[in-house]
Amino acid sequence: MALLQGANPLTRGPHVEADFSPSAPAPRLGFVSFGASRLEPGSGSLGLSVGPGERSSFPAPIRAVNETRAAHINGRADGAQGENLDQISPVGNSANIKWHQCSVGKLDRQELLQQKGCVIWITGLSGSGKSTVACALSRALHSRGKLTFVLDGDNVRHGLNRDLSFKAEDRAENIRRIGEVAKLFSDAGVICIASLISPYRKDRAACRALLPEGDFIEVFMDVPLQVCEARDPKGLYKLARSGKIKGFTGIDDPYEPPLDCEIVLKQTERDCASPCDMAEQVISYLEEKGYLMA
Ligand SMILES: Nc1ncnc2c1ncn2[C@@H]1O[C@H](COP(=O)(O)OS(=O)(=O)O)[C@@H](OP(=O)(O)O)[C@H]1O
Ligand SMILES: Nc1ncnc2c1ncn2[C@@H]1O[C@H](COP(=O)(O)OP(=O)(O)O)[C@@H](O)[C@H]1O
Repeated sequence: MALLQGANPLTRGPHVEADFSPSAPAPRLGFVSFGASRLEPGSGSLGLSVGPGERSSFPAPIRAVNETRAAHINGRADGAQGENLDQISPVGNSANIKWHQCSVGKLDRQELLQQKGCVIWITGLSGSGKSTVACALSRALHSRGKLTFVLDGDNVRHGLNRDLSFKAEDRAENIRRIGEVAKLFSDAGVICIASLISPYRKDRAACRALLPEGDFIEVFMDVPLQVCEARDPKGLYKLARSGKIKGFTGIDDPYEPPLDCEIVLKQTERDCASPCDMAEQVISYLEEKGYLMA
């Protein structure tokens, strides 16, 4: 039984010219689609919307703090959303803590690096080409003098997340931690490329909600399960089909495709762009949105 939940509306309809404006309906350019941002001022109780079908898993007070932290890091230390970070307060399970602000901020670092920090979040099935496109993108940006860092799910599970399994709550924690680390890289002014299956919409939405509007760029590797399974570079699908791995994404654990992401990189059995071409498609988006300049 294949578990691919939900439909991806970006893969339907005729091809149109690319339009990067925030109000544009998700247009398509060849095999890449650029969708509109989903953070809309005034929507939701905290002015935060995470898109249709995607709800932040953070309780509201923590989201408020995170929004305010995002405002700080962007040089708007104005206590946005009514929060006063100059006071000692409880955050999560930590009582009596206070945000410490540094005189060197994100804008200073971006000026130094001549780029804007952001998170490119690559999601898709095992074998869909996430790691390959992440590295191709990192290489292409590096050759243009842009500082990137790749957070690959497999690699992070070798260290920071080595205590986590593949059960749903551990995947959620894996994604939450990588989202927080990616946010730190973004605050550092780095173009952070996170490449992990991240199968559940609500976990991806929670990572999106950590960042200022526009800075979370979700890239969906839209590759049919049959193509991923035919590739099976690690032999894991074979093990999953034979029951030797339980809870494998797409086989007996769900994958929820994005409903409204920024970029779709589509591959089929017959049409498969090269990793370099896909990287260039992401770079076009970054250029258009101004992330490759301070
Ligand atoms: N049960 C199960 N389901 C899916 N994948 C599995 C599983 N067990 C091991 N692997 C291997 O672990 C890699 C996925 O790790 P991630 O951290 O990206 O997964 S997740 O985001 O927490 O779902 C994934 O790597 P990629 O193939 O690069 O995606 C697999 O090689
Ligand atoms: N654009 C592509 N065209 C053809 N094969 C690809 C492409 N991207 C990746 N692959 C191949 O697919 C397999 C899985 O790629 P990988 O990047 O490891 O996927 P993931 O990180 O999603 O598991 C590898 O054997 C890789 O060489």
